[in-house]
Amino acid sequence: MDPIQLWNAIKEDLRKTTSEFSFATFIDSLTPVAVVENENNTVTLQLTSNHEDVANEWQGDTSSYRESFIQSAMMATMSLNGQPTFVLPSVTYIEPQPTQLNFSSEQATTTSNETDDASALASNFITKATLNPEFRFDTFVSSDENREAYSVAQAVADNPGTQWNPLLIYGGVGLGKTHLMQSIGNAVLERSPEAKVKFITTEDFINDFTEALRRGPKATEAFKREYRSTDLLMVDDVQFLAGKEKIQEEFFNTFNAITRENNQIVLTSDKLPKEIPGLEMRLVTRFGQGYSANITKPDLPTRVAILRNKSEQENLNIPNDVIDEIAAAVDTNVRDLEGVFNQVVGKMRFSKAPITVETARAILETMSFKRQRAITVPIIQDTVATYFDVTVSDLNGKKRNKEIVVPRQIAMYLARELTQDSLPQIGRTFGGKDHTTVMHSTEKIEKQIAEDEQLQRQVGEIREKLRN
Ligand SMILES: Nc1ncnc2c1ncn2[C@@H]1O[C@H](COP(=O)(O)OP(=O)(O)OP(=O)(O)O)[C@@H](O)[C@H]1O
Repeated sequence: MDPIQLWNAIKEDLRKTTSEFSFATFIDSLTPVAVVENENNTVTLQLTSNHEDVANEWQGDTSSYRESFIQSAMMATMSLNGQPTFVLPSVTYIEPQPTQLNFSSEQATTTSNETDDASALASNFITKATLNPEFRFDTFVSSDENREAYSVAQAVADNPGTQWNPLLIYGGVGLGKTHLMQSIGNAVLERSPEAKVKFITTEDFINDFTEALRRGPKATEAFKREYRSTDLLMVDDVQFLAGKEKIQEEFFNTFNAITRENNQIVLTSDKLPKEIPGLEMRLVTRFGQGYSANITKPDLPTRVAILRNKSEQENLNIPNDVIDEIAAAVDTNVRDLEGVFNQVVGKMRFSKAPITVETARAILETMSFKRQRAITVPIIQDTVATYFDVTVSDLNGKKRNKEIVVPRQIAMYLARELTQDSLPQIGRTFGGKDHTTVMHSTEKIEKQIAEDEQLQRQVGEIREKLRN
């Protein structure tokens, strides 16, 4: 039985029976891994999700009632007596939140030593997220897009609390910021197992502090001791501090206490602190006082290298053409790349069939990834020439009449916008023109587009044609 087909049918039923919100949040982001036929005439549908939050939700205590929806839909659509199970996706690494113990102040006052008392209190409610052992420097593929961040992270791991403090790693979602940050933690712990290393998300920090305040002064004191006494504090996604004044104040104090002792702080964020609206200036300056390293989207060769590396590490024999197909289609971020890869591996494992480019394509389509056609200067020239009913030789030639000059300038403008080619490279492709001609044409169209609606529409239509 094809898991994709089965899941699509079930989804159609669930779309009618669940609210739009629940469908979008909990159902639509799931992907089928396999259908296992059991001995007792039941089937198990294995599902997974690349979204960490959704995955955590499905692993949590409240998931069973949602699972029963899927079970009913399996019965209704396919007359299948089935059991959905959730396959842990490889992106879910953070340990579930610790069980909240019932703390009472009477209990705490029975401990004599104040520090022990504070530690005992802290352990009752403070998040103990552990490091993912797979997030190490040797499992991280270093490339142009992350080399600076990789090198400075290694320097911090070698000499924490010295020069680069805090280290801030920033960039878009799923690009490896957490991986790199935790690599520092794992490296420090490997060298000094007794070091007090703490990794948390900003949300953990907020929750812990709010809970400490709710529990009263002793818990608040325990919170401060716990956080401020770390040798290495790693906080993920500090952009979520935005707009939370009281939390920012506590964070500021925690930050100062740790750096004053020459202990190390590592932060990640989706953007530079000065670009985070609602982040107080004193934090903006503190966060920027060490080193800020950017990670950007991986290009095609890096994506291929990441998948090859993963395939090797997991001893999988994924053919190169399959890897190339996935890498070419998934250009959003590494998390998505891994999501498709895991799906392919799941398919290979559960269907016990060798994986081919065709299977990979089918999976990519189900997951809404389409191989992007690379836009090159010749493709742009061809599209522009057809649009204006002129020839590519006209564009590359020397004719100065308006009917040719405008399409030529538009083609140069789009070549600048849609390709990585330099001005001289573009000039060469246009029949050996000088780079200043390309620059002049680009600037001219840029200026005119703002005033001329017809030109704006024409450029828009050509851009559309190129992207489809
Ligand atoms: N260069 C890389 N080499 C190997 N694996 C990578 C690389 N970059 C990212 N990954 C993998 O991609 C996944 C997503 O990375 P990570 O969680 O570190 O992203 P992030 O930037 O912290 O995302 P977010 O902003 O959503 O928290 C992880 O499984 C990570 O191991």
